[in-house]
Amino acid sequence: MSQSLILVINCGSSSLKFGLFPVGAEEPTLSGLAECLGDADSRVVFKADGKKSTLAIAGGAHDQALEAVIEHIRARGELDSVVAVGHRVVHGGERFHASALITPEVETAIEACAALAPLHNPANLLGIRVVRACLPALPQVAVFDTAFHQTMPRAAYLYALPMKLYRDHGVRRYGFHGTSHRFVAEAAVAELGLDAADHGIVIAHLGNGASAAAIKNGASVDTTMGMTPLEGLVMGTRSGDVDPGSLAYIGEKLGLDLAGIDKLLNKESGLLGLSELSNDCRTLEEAAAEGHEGSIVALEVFAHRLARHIGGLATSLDRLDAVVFTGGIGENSDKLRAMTLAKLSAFGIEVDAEANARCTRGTAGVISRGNGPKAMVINTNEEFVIACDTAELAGITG
Ligand SMILES: Nc1ncnc2c1ncn2[C@@H]1O[C@H](COP(=O)(O)OP(=O)(O)O)[C@@H](O)[C@H]1O
Ligand SMILES: CC(=O)OP(=O)(O)O
Ligand SMILES: [Mg+2]
Repeated sequence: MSQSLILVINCGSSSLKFGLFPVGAEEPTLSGLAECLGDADSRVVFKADGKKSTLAIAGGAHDQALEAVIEHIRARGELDSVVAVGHRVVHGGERFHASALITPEVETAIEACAALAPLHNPANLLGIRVVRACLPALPQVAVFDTAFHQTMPRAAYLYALPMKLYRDHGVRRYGFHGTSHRFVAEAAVAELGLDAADHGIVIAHLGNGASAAAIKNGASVDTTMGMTPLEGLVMGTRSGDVDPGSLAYIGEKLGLDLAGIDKLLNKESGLLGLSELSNDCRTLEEAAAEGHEGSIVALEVFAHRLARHIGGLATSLDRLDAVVFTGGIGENSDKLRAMTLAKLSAFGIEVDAEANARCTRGTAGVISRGNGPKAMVINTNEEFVIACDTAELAGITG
């Protein structure tokens, strides 16, 4: 019998990422990405053994992409080795404090949270349903972005809105990227030799979506994202924090209804909106180096907001041992890390410029010197966490 495999699925709002993990392995033997924009000539890009191949998907939506992924695994002769499927589910509300084996009751609960994450949960549910239709015998597990942040105290998770909104409608801060924050927090404690029961860390997960979290003794005690993944830091196309008082004014000036404002804040803002060029940090760094003013401003605002939030999050800790950068931008952009850390000198953090410049494209490690809090880069691995939780909850030992 060949080695048991766990299929990890991350159905995002407009893309599908997957990985096929031998039980216990940190890296997938097969992975891929599909843009699910619904146009006829979308592609799934597969990566195996360092080689890339692409496959057209008719219709280019999540369900076609996922069926194409399953067919591709079948064609490789590996489908019979897949023993369980793990899904990233973005919103688990207050119901889920940990990952869960998917039962009809759990699925109903995920559906109930869809109103809180309308861009993410419906795609996550579609993934679960397509897998059930194609592979009905396999156990499926949901790994929630929100679960790790359920340890936040009420002072951190409540908005100063009428309490009735929380009681009757679940309006509160939930936080996201918990799977990444959980993995990176454990790795930081191990790599820095911190006491598992006595530490304080701030993690900045900077990808297309971005959030920072304060971790005290292994638990999340505050984070920058809120009821939805829009609050907090500047992101690729999301605004992060905006004065709620400005929204009626913007709506009136631009003739936008609430759906229009939602689109403006989620899709047209952030690095893209500020730079008027791109949501991609690499493109902005190249343009900034050539003097493109919009890109320079976008990076400045990104670093300012990030440093300000890191400082704020530190107030939930007894002590700041480390600031950790992760995600595509956090792991690769020495420029944004340097710009951010330069604003945190009040905390006694001293950047080691050479070590910072070395950390890119897979190289990670400590990027500070001196006796102050450490700054460091850790490569996140959300898919590995999903594979581990899936194996555990499905009772698979390897
Ligand atoms: N070498 C690099 N330098 C600067 N930014 C980078 C580099 N490589 C990737 N990025 C940035 O990382 C971001 C994507 O992060 P990632 O974590 O992959 O996103 P997602 O949230 O989709 O998982 C993009 O803004 C991209 O430009
Ligand atoms: C919750 C969230 O923002 O996720 P992503 O970074 O994948 O968009
Ligand atoms: Mg990511």
